[in-house]
Amino acid sequence: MSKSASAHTPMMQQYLAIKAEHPDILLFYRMGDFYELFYDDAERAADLLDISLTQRGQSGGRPIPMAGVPYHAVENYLAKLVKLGESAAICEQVGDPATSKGPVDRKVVRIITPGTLTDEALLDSHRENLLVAIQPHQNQWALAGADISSGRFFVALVDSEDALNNELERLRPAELLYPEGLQLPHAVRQRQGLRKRPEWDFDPDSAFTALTRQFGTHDLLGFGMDRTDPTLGVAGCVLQYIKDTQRGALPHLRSLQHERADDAIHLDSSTRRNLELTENLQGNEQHTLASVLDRCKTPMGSRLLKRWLHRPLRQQAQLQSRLNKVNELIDAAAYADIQRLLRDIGDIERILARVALQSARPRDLSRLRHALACIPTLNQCIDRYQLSQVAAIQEFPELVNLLTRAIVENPPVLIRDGGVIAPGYHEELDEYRALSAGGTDQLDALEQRERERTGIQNLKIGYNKVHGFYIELSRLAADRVPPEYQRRQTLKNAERYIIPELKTFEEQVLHSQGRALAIEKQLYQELLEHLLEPLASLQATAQELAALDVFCCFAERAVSLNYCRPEFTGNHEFSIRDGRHPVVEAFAEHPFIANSVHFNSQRRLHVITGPNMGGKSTYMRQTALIALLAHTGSYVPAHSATIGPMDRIFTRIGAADELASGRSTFMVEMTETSVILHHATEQSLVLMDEIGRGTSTYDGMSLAWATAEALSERGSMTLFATHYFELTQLDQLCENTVNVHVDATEHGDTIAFLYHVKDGAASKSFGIQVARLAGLPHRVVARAQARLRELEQQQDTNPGQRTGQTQLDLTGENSAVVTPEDPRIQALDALDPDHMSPREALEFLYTLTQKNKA
Ligand SMILES: Nc1ncnc2c1ncn2[C@@H]1O[C@H](COP(=O)(O)OP(=O)(O)OP(=O)(O)O)[C@@H](O)[C@H]1O
Repeated sequence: MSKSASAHTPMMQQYLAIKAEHPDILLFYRMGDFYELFYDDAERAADLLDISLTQRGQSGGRPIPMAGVPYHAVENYLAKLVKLGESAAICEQVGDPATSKGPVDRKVVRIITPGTLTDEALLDSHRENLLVAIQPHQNQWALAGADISSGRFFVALVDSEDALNNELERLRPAELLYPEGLQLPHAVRQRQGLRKRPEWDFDPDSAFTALTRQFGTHDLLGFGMDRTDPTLGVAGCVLQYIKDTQRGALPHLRSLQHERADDAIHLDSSTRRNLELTENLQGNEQHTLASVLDRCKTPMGSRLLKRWLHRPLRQQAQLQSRLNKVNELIDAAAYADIQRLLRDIGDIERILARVALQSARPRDLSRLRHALACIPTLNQCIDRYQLSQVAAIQEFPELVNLLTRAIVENPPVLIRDGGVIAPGYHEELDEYRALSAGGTDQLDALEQRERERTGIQNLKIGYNKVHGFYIELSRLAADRVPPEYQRRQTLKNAERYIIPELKTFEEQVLHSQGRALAIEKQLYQELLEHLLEPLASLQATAQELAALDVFCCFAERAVSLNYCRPEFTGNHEFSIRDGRHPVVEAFAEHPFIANSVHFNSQRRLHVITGPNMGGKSTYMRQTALIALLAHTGSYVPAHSATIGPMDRIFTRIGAADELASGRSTFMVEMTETSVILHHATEQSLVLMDEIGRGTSTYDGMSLAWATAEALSERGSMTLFATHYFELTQLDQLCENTVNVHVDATEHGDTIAFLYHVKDGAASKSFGIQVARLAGLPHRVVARAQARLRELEQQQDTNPGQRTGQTQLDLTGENSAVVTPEDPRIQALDALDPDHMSPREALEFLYTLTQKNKA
């Protein structure tokens, strides 16, 4: 768009001037019943929204690419754009077309960006919508986040790029701001909603001034920040961005929370993904922990629950306090009644944010009224059950009274056409309404009078926008028309007239309607402003209600799903008796087999063996999920659970290639293992599922061995599932290591899984049986079985010679090498190459011989 402005039509000049203020985002320019986009914006919008790209005449000597959407459907298109991480500026006609010379005055009235949404239609009610800013600080990263749809505003400082990624994975920001000169780390660059901001938006001094002004404080010490706090710049940037997009005061952002990493159990991003807390590995919400747990009755409760799941707390006192509440709600059997009442509360957290931004709609106010009106009944309920852990909720009788008097029972969606303010609330409004409504009686009387006067029975009074009120007569009656009737319009069978009295009447009605609407709008605005006063206590009440919702949900789930209250202890132990996997249990077709786990000083590393599909992963995941649930304040799926201090949960489970980052499965696995070995402490829970699979058997086994040994030395609470049977020797060498196995039995040629975890190593691997279940071609299964027998025999008849090759003695000096002459390699020729690569087949056979030998 490098044309000189003067070469354009006046309208395009106006467009280009407005566009210049919003170069990076799509500009929706209102023209009649459409929002139009031009030039590059048109091309992008056509792509993103799947709308047709057309042209609009010429300007500056060139055709103008154009794409548009009807104004009444714009919200749907905006929703689609924000989902794609795009932003848009909405430019409306603000001038009066009747008095404008040249194009009507237009102005950007709203800027919509993914991270600053408040509009109900654009938000997912069950998810937080976060705007986050990041900036490196020495070796660390400063991070600030805000959800303007609730007023949450927080900062954090994290230690490394990995920790930053973990935080971003937890927060899932809808929009991510960063300084324009910054080269973003690779993983961050892959995220949606990235937006560069000028360096000066991160200036700590300006940030300090802006933040103290926002909070109305002298300094920021109350929020745990001094003038040198490294998170000042990011917090300032977030605040500035919100101001730029909202273009108004932000009274609901009234404090800043410093989220300290050590307050929460550390979950890295792969653990968060693997445990499928709120999203499963396929990227949707089915079969997740949240899907089993979330029975909240309000969207704000649901959002809080998910936040707790993603940030399990370490402080046992805080957890006990949450558990006490859940406990009491269960013991008093109070939760069901409270949940019934909570259902009526709705999402007042987001309504209050819209009140703060003065964009609340009439129905927001009627819903707020309804919610507040429910609180006394809720308190009576809390009282009736004599709950001591659950405090009464603040009541707002004056507000309920005011809103009841002010707003009609079922207000329309918008204030635009009036009908929102209740009768009896404002005298003058009532008078004007009576005048315009009284007009109808007057009109009927006039019609009747004229009929009688003229003797024309089909005379009637009508109204249209162009001519206003008129008297309509059939053409047949034309000869009886009185002389003072002035003709206005001729139709096929009728004539329309006006008379001075009708004109006066019209003015009076229109005037009263106009006045009534103006008064209504003003009263509505005053009401919104009035609500700002108690905003802080209303917000606090919304938070209490959200938390109460979560506690009731925990109580209901505990009772319905037979969960138990976890015990916390200061000792280094972690014991679960008869634990279950909350999600597998909820969705399995057969009964779930409960299993126990005990970590104490003698049992730190558990080497888990047993057949594929036998339940190893389930056992490990359930251990992590029970630990995590306990640290949110929930009951847990077990007969009992005792939990000592825990700092981190690590999982190295399964792996997908990260082709985008150029890392193979094996590389991902090793990177994750390396992170674990660097950070795991004796308070960490570590789950390792079959590491070392992606390389040669010997490499893999050696790596698995060394990793297990290191974790045992570290004393981390480790569950280590492996198919390398050699690792079952570890219990002889490391005193805190034990073997456990998942049980299975043979049934002829096939296998029955028992899912019981028992002490000791598995006796058999059942690899061939599982392969048969998986539908491996019959010929290959038979061949594998034969080959297995041969290998076993060879080993039995000539143990000395073969030891060096087939048995890997990881404890001693004999390391094994597989040569091309190895008989097993030749045996592979007989295998079906379509179904197994030679390497896979080799490993398959090798694993079988090892396990069956044992
Ligand atoms: N304790 C249990 N009770 C009932 N069913 C279970 C239990 N544990 C596992 N299962 C069922 O068995 C299936 C396989 O379990 P899981 O994935 O844990 O096996 P695995 O031993 O890790 O297998 P692989 O080694 O092939 O990864 C689960 O999807 C579940 O349906």
